[in-house]
Amino acid sequence: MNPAVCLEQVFVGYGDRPILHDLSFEVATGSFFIVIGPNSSGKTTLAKTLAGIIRPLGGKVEILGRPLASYSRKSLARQVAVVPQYSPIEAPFSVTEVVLMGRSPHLSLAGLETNRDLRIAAEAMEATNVTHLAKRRLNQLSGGELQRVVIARAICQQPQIIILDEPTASLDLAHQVHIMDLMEKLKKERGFTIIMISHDLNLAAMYGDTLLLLHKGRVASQGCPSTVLTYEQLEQIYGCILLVGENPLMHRPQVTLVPGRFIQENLQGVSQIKSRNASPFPQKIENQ
Ligand SMILES: Nc1ncnc2c1ncn2[C@@H]1O[C@H](COP(=O)(O)OP(=O)(O)OP(=O)(O)O)[C@@H](O)[C@H]1O
Repeated sequence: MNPAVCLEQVFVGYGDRPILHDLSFEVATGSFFIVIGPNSSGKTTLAKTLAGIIRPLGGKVEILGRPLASYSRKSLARQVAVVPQYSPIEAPFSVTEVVLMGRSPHLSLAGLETNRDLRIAAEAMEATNVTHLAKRRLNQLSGGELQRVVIARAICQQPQIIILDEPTASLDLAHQVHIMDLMEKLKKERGFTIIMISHDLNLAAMYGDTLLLLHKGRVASQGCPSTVLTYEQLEQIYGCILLVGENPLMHRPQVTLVPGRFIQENLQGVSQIKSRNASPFPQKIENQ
């Protein structure tokens, strides 16, 4: 089976300023692939490249075994749906109208929605818990509601690949786990490939099959959560002290921030953290 996404020696920039350097990696079809990395490391630039919004300066990008450049805008939209980091809220459309826009790559030239399109939109709204907002205008929604509507539109598009740029950033805890579970379900039941950008290393650890750690526009590490989320690697790249233990619910890493106050007041505590971190993963961290 072709990988969902394949990059070979890809360079991307704005104007002549390169941002992504020599990226080569594959995203397995049907996997949950999560891109992490500090601010400005190039995560959104990568998402825009995969979505066909930015053209690479060099290298090869393939989507489902075909060069990205060979797709028309409409044919790419049948395969790839994008949930951007920021969505315009001034649009005068209702929630239902916005979700139905997800059907546009599938409509005939006449552009008329069928009962099937309406049913798919209703299911997507149900799945993202926005049915009760159906008649509201976008500018009458909270940040979290808007985010769920944009996710509903992506699901309504029925793509092979969904790219989400920090989809949980404005969601409360219940909606975070709901959206992550929904993506996992779409992966398992419909074979979707999920590519997600996230700053939440613990969500990435719990849901990601593969993580890609970007640093200054280059791949710093790639692999399963326990390969990528080591304290040595994370401290070096993020530039702060971290406690990396084991999630008590599952055999995956759990990253805890260490407040500056703790470091200042308790230098011995820092060396304790270091010795705990240095233990081979996975090892249970005992409460004090
Ligand atoms: N349209 C643009 N024109 C010029 N430079 C840009 C543009 N968009 C982003 N950049 C620059 O590209 C670099 C990478 O930005 P990008 O948004 O891809 O990073 P990111 O990893 O998604 O960051 P964050 O975690 O802060 O959202 C940054 O230095 C940013 O200033």
